[in-house]
Amino acid sequence: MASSVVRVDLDGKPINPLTICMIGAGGFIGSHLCEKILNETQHKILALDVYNDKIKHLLEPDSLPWAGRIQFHRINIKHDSRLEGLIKMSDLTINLAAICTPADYNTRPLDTIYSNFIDALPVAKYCSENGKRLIHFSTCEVYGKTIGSFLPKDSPLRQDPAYYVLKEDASPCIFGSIEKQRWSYACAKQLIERLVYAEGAENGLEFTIVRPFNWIGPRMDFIPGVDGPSEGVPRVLACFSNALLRREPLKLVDGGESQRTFVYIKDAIEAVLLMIENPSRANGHIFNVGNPNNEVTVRQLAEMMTAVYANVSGEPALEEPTVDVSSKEFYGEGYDDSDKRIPDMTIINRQLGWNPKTSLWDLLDSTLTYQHKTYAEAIKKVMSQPTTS
Ligand SMILES: NC(=O)c1ccc[n+]([C@@H]2O[C@H](COP(=O)([O-])OP(=O)(O)OC[C@H]3O[C@@H](n4cnc5c(N)ncnc54)[C@H](O)[C@@H]3O)[C@@H](O)[C@H]2O)c1
Ligand SMILES: O=c1ccn([C@@H]2O[C@H](COP(=O)(O)OP(=O)(O)O[C@H]3OC[C@@H](O)[C@H](O)[C@H]3O)[C@@H](O)[C@H]2O)c(=O)[nH]1
Repeated sequence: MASSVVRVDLDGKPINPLTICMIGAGGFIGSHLCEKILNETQHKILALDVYNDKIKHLLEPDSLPWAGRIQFHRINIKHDSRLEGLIKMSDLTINLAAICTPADYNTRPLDTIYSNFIDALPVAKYCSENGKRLIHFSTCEVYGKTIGSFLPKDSPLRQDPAYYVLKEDASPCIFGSIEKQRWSYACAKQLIERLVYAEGAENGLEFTIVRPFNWIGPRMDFIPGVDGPSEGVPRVLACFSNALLRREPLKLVDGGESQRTFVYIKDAIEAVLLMIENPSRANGHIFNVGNPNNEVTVRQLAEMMTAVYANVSGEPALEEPTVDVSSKEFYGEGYDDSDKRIPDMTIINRQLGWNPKTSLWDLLDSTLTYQHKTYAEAIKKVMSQPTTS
């Protein structure tokens, strides 16, 4: 529960309670951020989203300790005249709203570009015109591919961090050709970053840009056929969780060779709270937020999740726990991939003193325990129903 002790920032100054307009508050990151703010601070949240299932437990009943500090507004920011008023009422706007599942980037590129660029434009504009601070959520995908991926496979330079570590103020953004529509998302996010940055440079907008590197944990995405469409393709954590719950092999796209670093959502949210409460250290910066120590190939992730889930569920793993699929079969035409994603942590360390804590094994253990508790029974029910054809 929020303590009555006065909170101080990293420079020892008292933090005044803020009103925060959080757009996309009903999503995975938003739900964890709302929980953290309500539990540990006195800030108020105007929570905007088209859905509120993931924050229902925070909204009802009125007797909750934070009653009155969170207000849900069911708003689609594409077309709702209330948006500007809500931004004006707040000290800070945090924009999380986006289409951000890779299965959509090449199959719904227009929706992806509109959601990540066009719909985010008025938010930046209203903040700038009304002198309000903005924390905008971008992505590690703006880096695209590493420079090293263009070197010959046996080049020793591939081992040199200069060719793969991703630095906010130095690394280039390297995307595939236009036919590779996978990059529609990364490109739209890059352009809105540039616009927010330019609003800062030309009109004095106080902004912070966050580049999350594969944040994972409970409430991420949906389990197809249980709390999302049966044909839907969520991000890898939910795809693999779904297969484990159904005792089906985990699908490895193009051999599962791509590498990712995964950070526990609860570690990452600590970084966001530091940005919220330390504007003088966070304004004008772009921050990588990830865990460089948790790097695996997607194949290794599948193996680790299989081992962790066997512990959690008490059921032995399948004899053949994975199966290879081509990206064309899995995502369709126009898919492409980031080869490797290691965040450089210099800037976030220097400005906010933040470091991730949780190992990949530990974060998978708590996340898969949650998945098992939340979905195992529901999956059994769904699987016992006769299929209609
Ligand atoms: N989770 C990650 O690892 C990750 C990585 C990189 C970037 N990001 C970025 O962080 C942000 C949040 O990601 P998330 O993982 O919580 O995704 P999410 O899909 O769980 O949350 C996004 C929320 O935005 C809402 N939303 C979308 N369009 C809207 C609109 N027009 N009006 C109102 N609400 C709308 C959705 O309903 C959803 O609840 C996104 O901008 C995403 O690009 C996330
Ligand atoms: O079932 C699956 C799902 C995914 N994958 C692979 O697993 C890797 C990770 O896939 P994810 O779905 O988590 O998405 P990505 O890491 O590629 O992109 C994500 O990165 C950061 C955010 O901006 C977005 O949330 C999303 O674009 C990819 O290489 C993908 O091809 C599988 O091999 N099998």
